[in-house]
Amino acid sequence: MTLETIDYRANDAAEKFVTSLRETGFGVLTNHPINKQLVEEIYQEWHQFFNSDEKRNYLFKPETQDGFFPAEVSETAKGHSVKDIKEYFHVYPWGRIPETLRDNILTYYNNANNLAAELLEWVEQYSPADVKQKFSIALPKMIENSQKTLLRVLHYPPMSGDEEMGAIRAAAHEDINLLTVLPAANEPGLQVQLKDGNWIDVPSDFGNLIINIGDMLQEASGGYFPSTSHRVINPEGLDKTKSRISLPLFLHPNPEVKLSDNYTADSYLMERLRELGVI
Ligand SMILES: O=C(O)CCC(=O)C(=O)O
Ligand SMILES: [Fe+2]
Repeated sequence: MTLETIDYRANDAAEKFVTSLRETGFGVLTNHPINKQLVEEIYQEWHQFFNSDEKRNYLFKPETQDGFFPAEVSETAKGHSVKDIKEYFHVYPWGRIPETLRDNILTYYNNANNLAAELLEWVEQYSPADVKQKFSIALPKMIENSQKTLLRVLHYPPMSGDEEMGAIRAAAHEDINLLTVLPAANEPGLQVQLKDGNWIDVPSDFGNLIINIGDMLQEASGGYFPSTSHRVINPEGLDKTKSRISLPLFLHPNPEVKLSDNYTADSYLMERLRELGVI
């Protein structure tokens, strides 16, 4: 089984996309409106930023969670004991952003958010009636003007050979948020776990846009849309010497949005962050 790549401009794109999300937790789009040139520039300029000491001036603030997260404090996925081999920067429009990187990254943030609202409309449109009626408000409305939506610029450094035993670039995990929008990275490695337990590569040709379901949409849909495990495996051979940059946009509803009988977006997020030990 492979993940099918869906042409965003095809007549049946919305239906195919939502079927793919329902079956695998992932949908991969080509021919979409996100500008490749912009993504390419962002990869290049942030690669330089991660290779400079300037990043240390932006050390993340624990209270607000914006800024640079060095490899030493990087995440340990839920249920794992070894840290991921990565460093990253959390971009929020209200947060600190290096001045020279600001315009491009905020343009991307806005464009990706606009597309995400449309994709959430697709999800809603092709949800069965009993699922649709679980949504407390329309899905695109949940993320409208949300201050919580987070753009993470990730840098997976070249492999040094001194990595901790068993460490990989990103250990298997599920995303916490509603939906994640991710342009294919500049290097391969992203895999998703299918229902049968097998891991397959997510088609990561440069220019593909990868969308995956997070736990919040799983919760809000009563499990109809699955938040599936994914990971980033380590490179082999010559690729070991290369950095990998990726750019997931984690769509977070406004805090007061009711996800289910049990949770608002805020109470859900707090519970998960507490579990992760980051708050
Ligand atoms: O780097 C990638 O391709 C995926 C990253 C990811 O899954 C995450 O940060 O949640
Ligand atoms: Fe993820």
